[in-house]
Formats: sequence, C-alpha cells, structure tokens
Amino acid sequence: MTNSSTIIYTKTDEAPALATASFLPIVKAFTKPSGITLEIKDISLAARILAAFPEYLTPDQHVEDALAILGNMVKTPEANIIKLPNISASIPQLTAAIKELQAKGFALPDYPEAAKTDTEKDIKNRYDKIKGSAVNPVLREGNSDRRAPKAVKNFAKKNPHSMGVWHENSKTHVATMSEGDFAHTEKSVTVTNATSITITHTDTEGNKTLLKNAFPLLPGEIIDASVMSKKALINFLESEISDAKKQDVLFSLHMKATMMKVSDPIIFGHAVRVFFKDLFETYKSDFEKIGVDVNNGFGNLLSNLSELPADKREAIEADIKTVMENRPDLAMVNSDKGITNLHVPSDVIIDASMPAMIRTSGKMWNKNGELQDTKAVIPDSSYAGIYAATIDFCKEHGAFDPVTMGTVPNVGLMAQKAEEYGSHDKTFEISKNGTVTVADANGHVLIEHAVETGDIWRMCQVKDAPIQDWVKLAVNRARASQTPAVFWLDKNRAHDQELIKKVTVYLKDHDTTDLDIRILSPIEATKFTLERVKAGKDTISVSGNVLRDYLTDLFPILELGTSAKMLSIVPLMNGGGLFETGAGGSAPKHVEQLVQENHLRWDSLGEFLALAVSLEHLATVTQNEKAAILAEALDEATEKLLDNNQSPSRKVGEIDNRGSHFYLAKYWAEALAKQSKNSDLKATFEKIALLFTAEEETIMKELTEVQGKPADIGGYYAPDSKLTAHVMRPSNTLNKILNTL
Ligand SMILES: NC(=O)C1=CN([C@@H]2O[C@H](COP(=O)(O)OP(=O)(O)OC[C@H]3O[C@@H](n4cnc5c(N)ncnc54)[C@H](OP(=O)(O)O)[C@@H]3O)[C@@H](O)[C@H]2O)C=CC1
Ligand SMILES: O=C(O)CCC(=O)C(=O)O
Ligand SMILES: [Mg+2]
Repeated sequence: MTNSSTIIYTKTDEAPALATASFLPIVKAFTKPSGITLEIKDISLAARILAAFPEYLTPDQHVEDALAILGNMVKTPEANIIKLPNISASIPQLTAAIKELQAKGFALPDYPEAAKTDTEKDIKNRYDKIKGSAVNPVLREGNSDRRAPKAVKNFAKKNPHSMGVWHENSKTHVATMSEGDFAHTEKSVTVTNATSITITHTDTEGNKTLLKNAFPLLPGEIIDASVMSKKALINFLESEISDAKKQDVLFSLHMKATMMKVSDPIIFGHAVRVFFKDLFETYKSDFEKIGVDVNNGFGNLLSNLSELPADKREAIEADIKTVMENRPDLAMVNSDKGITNLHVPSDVIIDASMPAMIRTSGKMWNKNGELQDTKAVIPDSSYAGIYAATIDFCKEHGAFDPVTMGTVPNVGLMAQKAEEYGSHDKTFEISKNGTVTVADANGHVLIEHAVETGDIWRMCQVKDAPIQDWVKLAVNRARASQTPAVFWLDKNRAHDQELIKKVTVYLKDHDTTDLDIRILSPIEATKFTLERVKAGKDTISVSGNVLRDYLTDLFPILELGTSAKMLSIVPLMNGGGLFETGAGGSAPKHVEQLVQENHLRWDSLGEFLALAVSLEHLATVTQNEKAAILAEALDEATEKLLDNNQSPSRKVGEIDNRGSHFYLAKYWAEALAKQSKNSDLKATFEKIALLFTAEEETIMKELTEVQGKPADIGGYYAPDSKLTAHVMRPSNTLNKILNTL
C-alpha cells in the first residue's frame, strides 16, 4: 500500500502512454530530492485484458489487477493519482488488442461473439467488463471539476487557434428524435428509504424474466429508466437518410458507443442496417452464416466478407457500391482509406466529434477529401438540443472568436457511477413485447414501461451523497471564481425534476449570497451561456454526467482548440485526489503519425497542470514544503512554455512532444533555481538549469534529428517498453543530465 508521499501515475494507452514514456522519467528525477515517490499502475487496455485471464497465462506473464487496486485506493484519503486518458474499448479495439497479445505469446481466449457454452459465457462476461468505459467510472469516486486555468485561457486569447467561418446559409444541422427515444419515455423516482430493487420483464403471455437480481438502493437515491423504441428509431433513421440525400448534405452519426457501451452499439448497428437496407435484405442469410454483427460497425461486415466464396463476395461488393451511390454521402473518418463514419463505432465519438465539426464551419470530410455541410444525427434527444442551439447560434452570429470569448468551466456530477455511468449493467435489448418493471423489496412497482421486441431499456442511478457533494463543489467554484453558475437541468424532464428538488434543498446548506446561481434547461442554458461567451463573460456549467462529458470538450475545443489544455480535477469524496490530464481521449491518430514519421504531436499540457495540483495536494496532506515549491515552480514553467510557444507542433521536423518536455524541464529547473524558499532544491536545480542551458542545442538536435523516419515501438496496444523508451527518449544528453538527480 502507498503512503501519502506517493503519487500514482497511471500507464494507459496510445498517445498518452507514449508521452508518459518521455515525461515520467523527468518527473521522477525532479521529485526524487523531495522524498516523493512515483509509482506506476498499468491500466492500459492490454494490461486489463491480461489481468482478467490469469489461468490462461504462464506465471511470468501474470499482471496485477491494477484497476481493482486503484478502485479501492480512490476510496481512501491517501489517494493521489494522476490519471491519463485510457482507451474505452469498442469491440473492434478489444479484439484487435486480444489478437496482438496472442501474437505476442499470451494464450488468451478469443472474444466469443456468440457465446453458447458456460465457459464461453464466462469468457465473454470477463471481456465485456473490460469493454467501453470500464476505467473512469471505477476511479471517479468524486465529482468533476474541469476548467481552463487563467494562464491557459490568456495564452489562447493571445494566440488564437484557427476557427472555421460560419455562414448563415450553412445547411449543417442536428437531427434528433421527437418521440419514442430515451428522452421522451423517461420516468424517475427518488426512494425515501433504503430498499432493494429488481428489474423484471413480463411478456404479453405473462411469462416473467428477471433481468436483474435484487440490488440495493440507498435512502434518497434517484433512479430513472427510459426506452428507445426500435420502431421509432428505424423510422427516424429512414427519414433522416432520405432527407440527407434530398438536401445534399453528408450523413453523419454521433454516438458514445464507448461510454454508453450497451445501448449505443445497438443504435449504431441499426443505423448501419438501415443505411445498407437493400444489402441486408438481399444477403441476410449469407451475413448470418459468416456472423456479421454491425453493432461493431460496417467494418465488421467488410472484414467478414473474406469468408465467402469469391463470386458472392464480388456481388456483395458491387451492391455496396450501388448502395453508396443511391444513399447520401457519408461523412468520412479517412477519405484516403475509404473509412466512413459508419465503419467503426469508436471512430466518431460525440463529445469530440460535434465540437470538432462546429470548429470547422459545421463541416465534415466527404469521400473526395473535401469539407461539406452535414446532417449530424444524434438519435436520442436528451442532449442533442445543445448542439442544435450552438449551431443555430453560429449561423446567426458567425463563428466564435477565441481572442474575445469567455470561458465555461464545468462542475459535473459523476461520483459513484452516477447517472449513465451506472447504466451498463441495467441496459437490456428487449426480446419480446411486454413490460419492464422496476419493483422494490415490497413488490411495489416504482417504474413501468411497455416495451416491444428490439427496444432498448435502460436504467440509471444517482446516490444522494454525490449530489450533495456536487452542489457544494458548484457553490465553491462559483464563490472562488466569482462567476455565475448554471445548473443545466430541465424541469420538464423526469430525472431532472427529481434532481432539481434536491439541488433546491442542498443549495440552502451553503452561503449563496451575492452569487448568481440559476437552474435552466440545457437548451436555455446553452443560449444563455453562448450569449455570455460571445460577450467575453465566463459562466460555470453545472451538469449531470453526460453533459459534463459533452461540455468539457465543446467549450475547450472552441475556446482553446483542444480539450487537452484543461485542468481536470476529481476531488475524491473521501478526501483523496484524482488528477486527470486534460479532458480529451487517447488520440489514436497521433500514434499513427509517430509510427509513420517519428513525430508525436500529443500535447502534455493537461499532464503538467495535473502534476502541479497533485504535488500541491501532496504538499498539503504531508506538509512537504518541497512539494509545494515543486508545484509552484512547475506552474511557472508551464506558463513560460506557453508564452514561448513551445507546445508540440503538428508538423514533422518541428518541436514535438519530446522537445516540449525538454523545455518544460528546463523552465522547471530554472524556476527551482530561482526560488529561495528552500536552499537544497535551489542548489540542486541550479546545477541542472546550467546543464540544460549549456546543452540546449545538442538536446534539441538529438530530439529532432530522429524525426522523419518510421518509428518501431513493437506493438499498438502492448508496445514494447524498451523500444518505446528508445523512441521516446532519444537524447542521451538529456537522459544523462536527468540521471545526475
Ligand atoms: N479520460 C479518458 O479516459 C477518455 C478516454 N477517451 C478514449 O480515447 C479514445 C479516443 O477518443 P476520441 O473521441 O477520438 O477523442 P480524443 O480526444 O482522443 O481525440 C480527438 C482529437 O483531439 C485532439 N487531441 C486530444 N487530446 C490531445 C492532446 N493531448 N494533444 C493534442 N491533441 C489532442 C486530437 O486532434 P488532432 O488529431 O487534430 O491532433 C485528436 O485526434 C477512445 O478510445 C475514447 O474512448 C476519450 C475521452 C476521455
Ligand atoms: O469514460 C469514457 O469512456 C470517456 C470519458 C470522457 O470522454 C470524458 O470524461 O470526457
Ligand atoms: Mg469526454
């Protein structure tokens, strides 16, 4: 177990993991003289897979279940964890990772898509736990505080990123359902006393199936449940596909198939089947034979085609071409490689994809590699309206101006698997017409829905303590920053009505005099906030879990160009700290560039900010003066790095992630040398600062001259640590200086 002077550093995936290979050695060296230890915990997708199947591995291949260890740690006051973004794996990513590990000699079982035997069901069950958002809900034992620090916001104002122009005649729009979706069927109750509930399906003949065994609810817990009607969804998709063709705009689908790992892949699958309807009618039995499952994207169909005889395959390929000609053009993920929006459910993820589109004049890429207006299809209407309102605002007022726009920090409710984070094991694809009921321990029905075959029924929970904590955090942030705070809650939505009751009560626990705190529906809140943003005013958004996710990409991407530059803190409810690095993901495209041309454009700014607050937290908890000095000096270094424009460039041959880390280290050492609060640190880092200055040219040369050629890191999901270190630490001069610490 750790002591309070230990900072846990998570090892994750893709670009952030590569960046860690370069940055962590610097951090270890810099913190060593202050009695701080850094301990790595591997929660990468590959490590999580290996940890789940010990009996398939040789003893020397065993890995610890780091996620389980951290899951316990976050409930303790000692927790001080730096959490980098990890892959929330879709099935195509999961199966690719399994394949890579098998090829590396790990005798893992295949992912059994259609599990029949008990063994297969057990294997599938274990893999399904690793799938999707499997890490964040476990570690986020606190609510979310995400904001752009002043220095970062000021930098963005002085050095605005490019912003696509918006025209009022843009044809881009959001399409969402007006009936039969989750939003229109939601029911919600607050339970007064502790109880346990069961979820039961009853078919039209009265046969009952227990969907979920009794599980406990705490007093004051809010539950909600809703249904996505398959019929309504299919009708909606049919008509939006036709409309996209008629309006000559791209068809794009924006889902969160990773975080909403049960419901959204099913919806994704329907979109693929409706789009390629003729194909699925003609080749139904062939597709069944080869086990096509387009919940994993159209790419699943394409990759399975090789199992068919050549003549059949060619006929299908010709028909795919015809469908593509007859249907509207699809938004593309990669037009050079022909990868469409419908290929892989984790390629287009709504939190990042909608803001990126809004930043780019409301356009997405078409098959010819040109930007074009698009129909952004977001089937469930619960939150789609915020994007529609933003798009309308841009059509009316033009694009936002990063030089003058205000900022929108977020306080998000997510602790203890709040809201949709807790829905994974309570989401069901309905097998027969009938009803789904949620009943308490006394058999009282709390929620009931009529359902039809193929509908998706989903239940969420949110406990009372996290709500109290969230309200407190919102008031504290409003007070600390003297900024108006808006609770994005809709009085016409069942779940929000229950939340509003609690918010109204818990606000009274705090001194809110002179604070501007409002409750507005998401669409009203969007309009209110955008008016203020445009006028250069700041507004805190206080939101539930899904809006937390959406808004902490939307505003940073518009304000700062990327959500990588966000300070992202999770004050853990039991007193510890979880410090996330930015609000973005693991940027798969960045790995591709590194492997092709040895240039990593990943920006570790979020990591610098997280480390500073983690050190500050450690300083307070352990009264470690040196940690406080390290934190202060790091913030100073980060500011200087920004001022000097030494963040990674996107272009090969220019400064990348590694060069940026060197400059941060140099400025960090200089700030430590300059301070006079602690003479030990001063003496140590004076030497380092001098060495860095003397060797700057050599180090930057060593870091830059490796670029322009392919880089071998020995894998994608499980890169070889030696090869990765070799690629990410190519400056011997820098490495030698760090070794002296
Ligand atoms: N906290 C977490 O654990 C999170 C994990 N994820 C996971 O990450 C993966 C990818 O998700 P995706 O939706 O593509 O979103 P990402 O945020 O990874 O990527 C979207 C784009 O944002 C830009 N970007 C993001 N972070 C940085 C950074 N630090 N430096 C520079 N640019 C950055 C890149 O733009 P460009 O290509 O133009 O350089 C990138 O392609 C998925 O597996 C997803 O589940 C997603 C969000 C949060
Ligand atoms: O948990 C996840 O899958 C993604 C989380 C995310 O996108 C976020 O926290 O911003
Ligand atoms: Mg997000």
